[in-house]
Amino acid sequence: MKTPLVIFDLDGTLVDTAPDLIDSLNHTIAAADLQPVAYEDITHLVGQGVRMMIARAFHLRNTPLDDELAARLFDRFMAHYKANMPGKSKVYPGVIDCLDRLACAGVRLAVCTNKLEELALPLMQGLGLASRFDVITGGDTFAVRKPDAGHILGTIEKAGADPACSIMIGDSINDILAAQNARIGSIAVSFGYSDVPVVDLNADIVIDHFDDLTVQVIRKMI
Ligand SMILES: O=C(O)COP(=O)(O)O
Ligand SMILES: [Mg+2]
Repeated sequence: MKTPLVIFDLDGTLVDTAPDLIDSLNHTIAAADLQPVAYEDITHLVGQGVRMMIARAFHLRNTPLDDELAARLFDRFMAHYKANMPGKSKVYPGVIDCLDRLACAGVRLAVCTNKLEELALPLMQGLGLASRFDVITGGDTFAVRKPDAGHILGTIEKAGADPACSIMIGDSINDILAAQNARIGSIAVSFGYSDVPVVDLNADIVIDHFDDLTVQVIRKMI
């Protein structure tokens, strides 16, 4: 059997990025005179990258958004978010111990996020996480992104791993669907930004804390 590969989602799974995403989004949409969104709105907004988050905020405020404005607001978001990283974003409790534990047991680690590479990489570097992963792929690394199987399968291929020995762990329907589409095992975390109750994601298992992600759990799943 090849070495197991555990593939982590980023926003809402490894890192609680919501406060910074909301701050940058509100800075962005203020330029179009939209009312700020609230922290509770994050589950409806995040998941498909920056462009979609801005579009969803306009939808939430029943305001049309043309391509030219969308492009300008994208640049505005990127500049604000990049200038403030890692900001208030925090690694979730138990993540570092979990990564140490898995790495010590020879499990390989990857990140598969819909966040753009140019945001995901500096964020992870800023939090001291980047060097812990063999592979980090973003929403623009391949022609497709989660929930398309190609994003996960591309991540596995880059890591030189085997889908049969790989598991995806994430907080949203994108992650679990992508895992199912790629026919690999899935774990849902209950503390992220899911739009629906986490049990409804139909992951193989649900965890409430990274302390529950043990080597035994991984080995049992593959
Ligand atoms: O930034 C997003 O929209 C989603 O990011 P994630 O895939 O790491 O949850
Ligand atoms: Mg997520």
